[in-house]
Amino acid sequence: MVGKAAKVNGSNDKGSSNADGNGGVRARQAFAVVNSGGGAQDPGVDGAPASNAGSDCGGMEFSREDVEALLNDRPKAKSKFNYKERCENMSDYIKRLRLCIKWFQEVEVGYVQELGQLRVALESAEQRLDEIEFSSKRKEEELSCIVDELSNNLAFAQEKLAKEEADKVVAVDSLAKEKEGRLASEKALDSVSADLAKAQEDLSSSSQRLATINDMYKRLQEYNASLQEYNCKLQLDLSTASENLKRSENEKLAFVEDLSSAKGGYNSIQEQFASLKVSHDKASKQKEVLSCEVSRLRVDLNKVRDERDRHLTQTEVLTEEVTKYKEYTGRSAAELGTLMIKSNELEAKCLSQSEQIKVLREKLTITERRLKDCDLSAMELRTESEEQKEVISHLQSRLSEAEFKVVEGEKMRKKLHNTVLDLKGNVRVLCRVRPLLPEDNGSGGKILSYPTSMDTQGRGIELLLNGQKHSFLFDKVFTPEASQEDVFLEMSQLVQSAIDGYKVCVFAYGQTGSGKTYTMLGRPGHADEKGLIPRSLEQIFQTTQSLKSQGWNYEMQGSILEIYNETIRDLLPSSQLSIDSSQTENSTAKQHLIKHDANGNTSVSNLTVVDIHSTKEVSYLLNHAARSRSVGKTQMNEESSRSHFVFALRISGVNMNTEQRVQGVLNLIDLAGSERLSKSGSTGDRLKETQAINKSLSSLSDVFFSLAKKEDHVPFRNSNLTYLLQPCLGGNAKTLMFVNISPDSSSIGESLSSLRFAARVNACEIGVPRRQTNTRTPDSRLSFG
Ligand SMILES: Nc1ncnc2c1ncn2[C@@H]1O[C@H](COP(=O)(O)OP(=O)(O)OP(=O)(O)O)[C@@H](O)[C@H]1O
Repeated sequence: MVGKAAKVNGSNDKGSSNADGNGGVRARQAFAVVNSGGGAQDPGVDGAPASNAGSDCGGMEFSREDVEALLNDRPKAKSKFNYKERCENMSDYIKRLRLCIKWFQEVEVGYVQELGQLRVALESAEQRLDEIEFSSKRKEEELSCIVDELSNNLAFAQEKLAKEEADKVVAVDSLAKEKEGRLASEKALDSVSADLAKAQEDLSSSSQRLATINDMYKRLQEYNASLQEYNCKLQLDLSTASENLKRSENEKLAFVEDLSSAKGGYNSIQEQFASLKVSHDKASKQKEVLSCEVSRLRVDLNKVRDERDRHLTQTEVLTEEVTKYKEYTGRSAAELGTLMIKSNELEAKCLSQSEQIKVLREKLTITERRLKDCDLSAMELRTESEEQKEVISHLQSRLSEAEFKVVEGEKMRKKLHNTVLDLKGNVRVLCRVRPLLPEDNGSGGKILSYPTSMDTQGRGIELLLNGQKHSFLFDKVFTPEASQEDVFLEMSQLVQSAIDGYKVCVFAYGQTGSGKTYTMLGRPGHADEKGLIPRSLEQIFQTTQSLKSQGWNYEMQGSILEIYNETIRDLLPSSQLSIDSSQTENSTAKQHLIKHDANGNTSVSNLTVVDIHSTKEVSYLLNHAARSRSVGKTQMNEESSRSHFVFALRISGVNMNTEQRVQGVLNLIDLAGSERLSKSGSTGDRLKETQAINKSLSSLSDVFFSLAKKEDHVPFRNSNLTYLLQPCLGGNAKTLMFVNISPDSSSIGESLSSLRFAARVNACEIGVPRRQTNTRTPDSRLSFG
């Protein structure tokens, strides 16, 4: 192309679009111009087109702007009076204009040529345009067909779209719902996956536990086998021990019989001895009287003899005088007569005195004979008494022997009795079902049954809940027909243990109204329905009384308290004096703290401890405690069963003969009702109360379990109840738990949970190793509870 500008893309082609509005033309509007600078070249006069002779235009190129600038840039003189300068400028300007015109002409030629070419191109383009128009018409038709089709399609599509939009709305709704559902399910999935993770964790821990349990199970099986062996051995021991016990009981009976017969013989001999002594004394007295009489008679005899001798000498003197007189006959007949009379009197006197002497001699011989007899009988009595003394000493030695044997027998009995109890287990659980009462709410349907197979009879109980049977086995099960005496018989052995110096704990566990208080205290005013506490006290007083003959002297001290909401309340009057008054003292103000000393003795600060001498006193104290409890009941809790009632008795015995000492403890506890939180429907204070009860009851079972597992740490301190009874719950103590059950069908849930609790306690074997070693230090029986 002619004069194609080198600055086609430069900033100066702005104006080219104004020339023809065509980008292609704009490129062709470049001009070659002569440089018009200070030293501008001469563009040539003839002004040839730049394309033909670039030298004519000085090789310059012009754009439209350049040309416009050239036309506008008319030379101006510095002074309008300087014509020369103005002429020079004008000629220069004209030169440049000429060059420009020349260049325009050249460009015009180029344009004309180019126009021709463009016309040819235009024609061909028009042809092509026609062709294109034709084809475009065709295409238009085709397109209109297509458009029709498309509009049809569009209508159809719009319909479809409308439908789809409706569907979409529905789908959006369902999507939203689905989203919600998905979110919920995602949440659920999250929780499920969390649960799953937890479950997997649980699973792994449970499988670990399972493994350890399996391991433990194996070990337990082994232990069980060894226990069974040991049990067989123990059973053998038990049977031999029972035989020994029977034998020693028989021996004891024989001893007691021997002793009583020996005592009888001894008494009759004593009586005989006493009567002999009396007759001996009588005979001695008689002998003394006779001796006195003999000596008196002897004195008399001597007197009479002296008199007789005097009379004889007098008679001799007189006879001599008579012979002298006869010889010397110088005396008168009168004198002779008087002398004769005198001599006759004297002779008569002498005769009577001789007779008197005779009589006295006879008397003397009789008295001497009687004295001899007396001496003989005294001798006999003496020998008899010696014999009796020998018999008595023999009997006394036999008596002391028999008494020693009785003491030994008693010791043996105690040992065997406690061995038998040890073999039964230190924690025993007895179940008692009370009769159905008129005030019971349930339908009264039969929910409890008692299996009758050989090995479960009297020990098994079955509870039917939702068609499922739950079976339990205890040391003994008392049916509703069992009397208070039947129940006490089973417990009386433990009372004997307390007298023998053991620590004994008896609990009554169960829900409210299941018969705990009835079992412990009985029905007031009905002698044949007395409970375990009065019956135990009666047995203790009877036994300690009968043991007095063996030298035993017992003293008893009692205290009664209740634990409500973990607080201890004294239920006895604080001074002995106030026992006799009917006033009830409010002891709630006092603080009672439990203390254990280094010797294992337990005391409760500010607690009243009363000396007990009779069952009457006990019933008075129990009545007082019931009154205090009911005072507390109105102040603090509506139901008595919301607190634990603890009757504690210390039994101290000393044997004067053997100097043996024993100190036993008997704790009888009526526990608070074991209702679950859900059943009690508690809120506020009641909730606190129920939680305190549940805490202390679960602490009690925790203590049993950890004792059974022989753990180093037993959680006695977790509740006041277990802390108070700490010394009475260990391996050396004996524990009996009554689980009281109501047969009412409305209490079935509570009954099941009570039975489960009791079954767990029953599974605890506390003190088995001690039985294995079979050793017991005497000290273990001496500490207070
Ligand atoms: N074996 C039984 N024979 C006859 N009556 C019984 C027997 N056991 C309990 N009862 C009666 O059932 C009722 C509830 O008994 P009791 O008061 O002893 O229950 P509890 O468990 O001590 O209740 P709470 O905890 O409320 O004191 C009482 O009327 C009682 O006389």
